[in-house]
Parts: sequence; structure tokens; C-alpha cells
Amino acid sequence: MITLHNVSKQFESFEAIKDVSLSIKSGEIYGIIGASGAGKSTLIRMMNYIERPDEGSVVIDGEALDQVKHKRIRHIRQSLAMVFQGYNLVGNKTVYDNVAVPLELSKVPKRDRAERVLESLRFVGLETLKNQYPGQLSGGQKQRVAIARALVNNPSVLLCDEPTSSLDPNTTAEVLDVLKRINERLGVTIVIVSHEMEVIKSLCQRVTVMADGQVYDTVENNPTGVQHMEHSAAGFVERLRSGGDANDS
Ligand SMILES: Nc1ncnc2c1ncn2[C@@H]1O[C@H](COP(=O)(O)OP(=O)(O)OP(=O)(O)O)[C@@H](O)[C@H]1O
Repeated sequence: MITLHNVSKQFESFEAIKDVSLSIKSGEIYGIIGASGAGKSTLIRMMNYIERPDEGSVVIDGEALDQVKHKRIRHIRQSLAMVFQGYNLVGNKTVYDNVAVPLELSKVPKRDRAERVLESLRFVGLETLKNQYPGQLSGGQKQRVAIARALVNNPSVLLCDEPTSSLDPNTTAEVLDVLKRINERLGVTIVIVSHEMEVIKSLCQRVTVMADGQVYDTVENNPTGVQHMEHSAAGFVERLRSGGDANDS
């Protein structure tokens, strides 16, 4: 459903993404792991065309984004919602109003909004906090509000860029649990970027390891796959775990 064909991206003279190809299936939870600067954020941002590749193409459900009109890209983008490490909530709007923002932007009639906002908040377990402001919430609650906002337009894909990197282990588990339920109950495809091996291992079915703007390896998340990744990446994962730069060798 999401295919990247030989995509490359340069920022001035720096090659952030070098000839990357990968394919994500409908309904799967797909992880992208790598050290800081490996190009993970740039790659996931290409999937909804926030970042456009200089070369190669992005194909969503058979439609090559470089071949369609801007209006169509806006429409396709609505089905690819995004969640960020820093939540990106509006501080002077209530939880309810934050979740309603995408409905306003996509011109959903006012009378239909309340039910959808409340349904989304209920799904992440935060309906009772609807009148609170982001500043009154914990990090885990803020991220769940951001997830509710991402869900409100019924996306088919959730793109998550380091969604738990600012959270402690307990709240991380809460957020991962919500993501798992979204995948299982709503059938939403999830792509998650993380530098944390435990997050990727607990959630994903397949994992791509990135290093230096390239795909290092793509494996199934089972003991054989993980073993292969650890073996073939020659200490890459160990260095990630110990907090070192996996690109150092
Ligand atoms: N808009 C930009 N302009 C210039 N350089 C950029 C831009 N965006 C990213 N880069 C550079 O591209 C490289 C890859 O960045 P990217 O954010 O994709 O990596 P990452 O793997 O997500 O790392 P991190 O976890 O630190 O964000 C980095 O060296 C970064 O400094």
C-alpha cells in the first residue's frame, strides 16, 4: 500500500536519503530503526509527501504521487495521518478542540463533529479530559490526544515519528498499547520510526534498519529475523541499545 521506489533526498550538499526502496503492506505494523541522523524522519515524512524526494517515487495504493494533481495529494494525505515526538498540540485549545482541528480543516459539517471527536477520545481512553488544556496533561496523555486527533478523520495509515521518545517506560507502554489496538480493532496500518529497539520489538511485524541514509536490512520481527539483524548488522543494535552512535565503528 505504501511503496518507495529508489527515493533519494539531498539537503544542500548533504545526502540524507540514498536510493531507498521499501514496501509496506496494508494492515501491518512496520518499524524503522536507526541511529540519530540515519534519515528515519526524512523517510517517514516522504510517505505522506511532507518531504518530496529529489529522485524516485512514492506510490500509495497504486497511485504515484509525482503523477497526481496537488488536490489529489491533499486528499491522499488525509488518509495518512501523522503523530510526532513533540505531540504538536495547540496550547490554548482544549483537548476537545485540538482533536476537532482536522475536522475543521477538512470542512466536516459542525453537526457531525462532536460525535467523531468523542468517539476518537473514547478510543484512547481520554473522554473525561475533554475540557482540559494540554498544559494540564502528562506526556502520555498528550500523546494520546495527538493520536485521537490523528484518528478523527479515519485514516488508513498512522505514521508515527518517535512517538514514545519523550516518555517514561510506563507511559510508553500505554501509548504502544493504544497503537496496537488501533491496528487490531480499526485495521489501521502503522509505520513507526524509533531509535528504541524495545519499542520496535514489542510492536512491529517487520523492521527496516537504516544507517547513513540507506536501508541496512529489513527483517521479520521473530527470533530468527532479529538474530539475523543483530548478526548481519555486526553490533549495530548493541550500539543502539547502549546509546552509542550506531554509525561509529
Ligand atoms: N530540512 C533539513 N535541512 C537540512 N538538513 C536536514 C533537514 N532535515 C534533515 N536534515 C539532515 O538529514 C539527516 C537525517 O535527518 P533525519 O531527521 O531524517 O534523521 P533521523 O534518523 O530521524 O534522526 P533523528 O532521530 O536525530 O531525527 C540529518 O543529518 C539532518 O541533520
